[in-house]
Amino acid sequence: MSQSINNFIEAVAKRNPNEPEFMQAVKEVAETVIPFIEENKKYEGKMLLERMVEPERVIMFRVTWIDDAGKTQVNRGYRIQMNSAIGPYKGGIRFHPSVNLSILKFLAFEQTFKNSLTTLPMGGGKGGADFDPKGKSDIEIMKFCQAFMTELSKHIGADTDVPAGDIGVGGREVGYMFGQYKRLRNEFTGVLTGKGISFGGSLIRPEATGYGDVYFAQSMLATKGDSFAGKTVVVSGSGNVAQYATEKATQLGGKVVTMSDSSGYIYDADGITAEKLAYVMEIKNVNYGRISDYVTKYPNATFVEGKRPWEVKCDVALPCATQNELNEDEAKTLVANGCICVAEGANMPSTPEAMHVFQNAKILFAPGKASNAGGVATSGLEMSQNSLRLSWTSEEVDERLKGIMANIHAACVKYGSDTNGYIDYVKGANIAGFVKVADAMLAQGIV
Ligand SMILES: NC(=O)C1=CN([C@@H]2O[C@H](COP(=O)(O)OP(=O)(O)OC[C@H]3O[C@@H](n4cnc5c(N)ncnc54)[C@H](O)[C@@H]3O)[C@@H](O)[C@H]2O)C=CC1
Ligand SMILES: O=C(O)CCC(=O)C(=O)O
Repeated sequence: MSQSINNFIEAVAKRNPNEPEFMQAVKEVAETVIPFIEENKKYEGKMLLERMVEPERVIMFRVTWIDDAGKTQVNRGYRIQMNSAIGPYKGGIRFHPSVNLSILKFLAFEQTFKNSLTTLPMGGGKGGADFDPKGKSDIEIMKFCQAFMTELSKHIGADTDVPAGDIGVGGREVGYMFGQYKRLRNEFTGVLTGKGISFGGSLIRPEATGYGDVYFAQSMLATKGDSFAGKTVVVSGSGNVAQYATEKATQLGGKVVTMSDSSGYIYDADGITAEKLAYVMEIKNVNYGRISDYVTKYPNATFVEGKRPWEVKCDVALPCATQNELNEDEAKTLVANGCICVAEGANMPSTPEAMHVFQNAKILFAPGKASNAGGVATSGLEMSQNSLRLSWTSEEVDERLKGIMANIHAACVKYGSDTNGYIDYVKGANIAGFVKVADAMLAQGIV
């Protein structure tokens, strides 16, 4: 690593102690973007990356609410307003007990580059709370969402900052937060995306991240003259992204054999068909249950407790659960088992060591900021529809999503191809994402 990269990382680490996930994301970007800055005088000496790693604003707040037993509960809420150079802050809200400043800053930093890649006018943001939705009643979820929005509403707006869902926040939670915002502000605006269809949501937004991930993988496979047809696919997670990645990979002729949650994974050698996926959706979206329930209905499948699915032989891997869920040894196993393509549906699911294994093996590897950008891109389309007070059809939104994913792929190829034809999608995504934000920052002066 060059001295300038080392110096940069050391300075950021000193300023942000105890933030390992944030530093992991910063390091990955610095390693590819600093050499690009040094080769392009227009960007040199302008402190652009130094400014990008410093959030424009961090909001931390107390969230108090009363549970079903009448006991007062206290949580911590956050919103990271990372970068608004190219549009209003935009990014999801995560409710999970692991949520802390480091995780949300890494997500907001990644989001800035990802949103830039979509080519839509959206800056980077992320938020959440250390609230654990597991085991909570519907009323408790509503009370928490209302308490959270009571404070958050002071800092967001349709032209300022537009949150959406992430882990632990789906259509139900977005609906409760939207209702509370409307009550407090007495305005019906597109302040959140991922809304229900009856109150300004966009068709295809629920599907968009998973579908987009598979469209991106399809473009990657096409560079080798290949496709999903007949491929064995391993998916991790069983939430929003995993469900629709499974659906689209199956529709394109792949056979998805695993899904998982934090308790373990299910392996179904016959493939998770549309009918079986409908049962996963019932387990996860209606009953808020565990993936192990799958084997009670489909006993030919097995549940492997406490393990992740990367030991299962596959052609394509789609990590769709959470950060750092795929380590170096697991990456080696995937490569040794013949995996040819990894497209991240989650944010930063591969550790840096795992990423290097994929890159050294020269298999197709896409970082989440490129391959999972379909979700936020479709949120951008929801914002456009809200502004126009129009609703587009599923076909229209899906076509736009496909076009956006193809353009992101092309941008990665443009900035990530080496002289031997190998496409470094990490480098490509980081540089392409950087350029648009950097140009806007340069044009707007030192602000
Ligand atoms: N929902 C969206 O539109 C987008 C989501 N993402 C990312 O995709 C990933 C999944 O998010 P969603 O599907 O929306 O969330 P979700 O809440 O619907 O599902 C999360 C899934 O991850 C699993 N999970 C969570 N923590 C885990 C752990 N420690 N070990 C194993 N599994 C774990 C859960 O069991 C669940 O299956 C996250 O990294 C998120 O940031 C990225 C882009 C957009
Ligand atoms: O749709 C959005 O605004 C947020 C999506 C998101 O959180 C992500 O891309 O990680």
